[in-house]
Amino acid sequence: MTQGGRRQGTSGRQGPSGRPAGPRTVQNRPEGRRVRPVLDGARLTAYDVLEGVSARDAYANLLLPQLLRERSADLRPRDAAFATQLAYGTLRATGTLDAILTGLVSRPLAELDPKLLDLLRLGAYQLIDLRVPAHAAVDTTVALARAIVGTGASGLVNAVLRKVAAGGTREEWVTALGVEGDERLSLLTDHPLWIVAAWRGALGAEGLGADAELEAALLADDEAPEVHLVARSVDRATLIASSDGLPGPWSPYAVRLEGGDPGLLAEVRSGAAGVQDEGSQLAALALVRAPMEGPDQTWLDMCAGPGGKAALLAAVRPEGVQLTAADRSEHRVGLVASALRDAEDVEVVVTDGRSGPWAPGSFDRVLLDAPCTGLGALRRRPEVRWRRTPEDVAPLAELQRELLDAALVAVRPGGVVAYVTCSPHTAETVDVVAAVADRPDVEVLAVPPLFPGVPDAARGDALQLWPHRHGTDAMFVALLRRRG
Ligand SMILES: C[S@@+](CC[C@H](N)C(=O)[O-])C[C@H]1O[C@@H](n2cnc3c(N)ncnc32)[C@H](O)[C@@H]1O
Repeated sequence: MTQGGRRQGTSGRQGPSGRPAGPRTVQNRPEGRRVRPVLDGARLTAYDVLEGVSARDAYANLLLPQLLRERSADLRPRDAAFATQLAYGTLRATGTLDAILTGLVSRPLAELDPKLLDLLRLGAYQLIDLRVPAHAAVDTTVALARAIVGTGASGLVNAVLRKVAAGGTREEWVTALGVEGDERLSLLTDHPLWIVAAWRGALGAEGLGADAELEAALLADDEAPEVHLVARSVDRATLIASSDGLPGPWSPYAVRLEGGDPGLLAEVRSGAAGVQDEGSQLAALALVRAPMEGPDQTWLDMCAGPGGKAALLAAVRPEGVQLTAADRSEHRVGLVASALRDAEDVEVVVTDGRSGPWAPGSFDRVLLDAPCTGLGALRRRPEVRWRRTPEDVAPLAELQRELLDAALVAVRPGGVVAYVTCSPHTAETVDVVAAVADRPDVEVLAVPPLFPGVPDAARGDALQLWPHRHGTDAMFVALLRRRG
């Protein structure tokens, strides 16, 4: 870890927020003397990400790389790494930081200037989680506050952060807040209480050792995910050699990287390989491996954008299979078309999957990778856990049920539907499948036997992957056969 450095110099270029890129000088004139403290570039960049997320609903995983690219002349690699750690860590810890700050600020946090709140979070994160020495964390945040909010704010920032520093580590702070049970787990692991409850339900975490597993699951969710590649039209051994990666343990197409930029690999640039979580690879392979009798020539990917699973299906399908890839979003269909640019016998369609242009019973296999809360991929987007609310679940679950009904119409009698989500939430997974499981024309197939080498992945007949068990996103996969 680096703590960023004070560096001289500004580049006059503007970032997306209109802010000059890189470290910035500010004017401060005690006793008429002109003093020009230099703002810390890493911390300023982290602040700009926080501000983008809170003021403009930006996605940190898109905004941060953009800022780092723009400021690359001013930020050394270790500053960029520190900016990343600060931005992601602060966003992830928002709930805990706010619980601590609430007791230290006289007004409700919602009434503070949002810029000031972001700065307090940034400073508090450094003190509580990174254990940056108080003088460094407080002084740099005060300098940022003076430049961004104004001199009046710097006194408040100084006073509040000194109290944060005096409170000790996160563990000490959480103990001082006097919370117990899931609330304590929520503050220790950076998950909203409702997600802790959802995880407990999805893990079936009630028995002996259950709390330990729940905590492990939540903590794994706070780690940066490894990069996984998928070898689509290149031999996996060749990809392993050229990427210096390791074979993924579960998918025969997966390569796991310990570091490096996958975008620099020739195989990724050409589309012969791609970046794809190994769990997503298994979800597509479940459809391919599902036992089926009769013709096997027409496949549908009903919610295909941006095309990761469609590209794998296209690469591994038996010769002669026609793949239709649909999505409601025109923009995302464009991405699917690009992902399938070299594939033959594919059709790409903009349509709502609930009212697609295909006749009933048109397809032998249907992949329904349903729109969902994305709670199983929280490692990738640090702010999403605080942006999502429990109220998001019910409307998505309703859409998922409607899409599953439509998928069971689109598939022919004897054909198979794979129902997939990147959320383990029971309402989006088990409950959606249960709503059709008793229909006389539906048979639920067991997925785990299709992946005999993948341990601890059975959730009833479905497959449930977890970051802490499998090193993948928390993907859920169920298979349904339409009876003849
Ligand atoms: C989880 S993503 C699919 C990811 C994709 N299968 C992949 O592997 O790259 C869900 C997709 O469903 C699409 N979608 C949402 N509602 C839809 C609907 N009613 N009909 C078709 N597509 C829909 C979204 O635009 C989004 O692209």
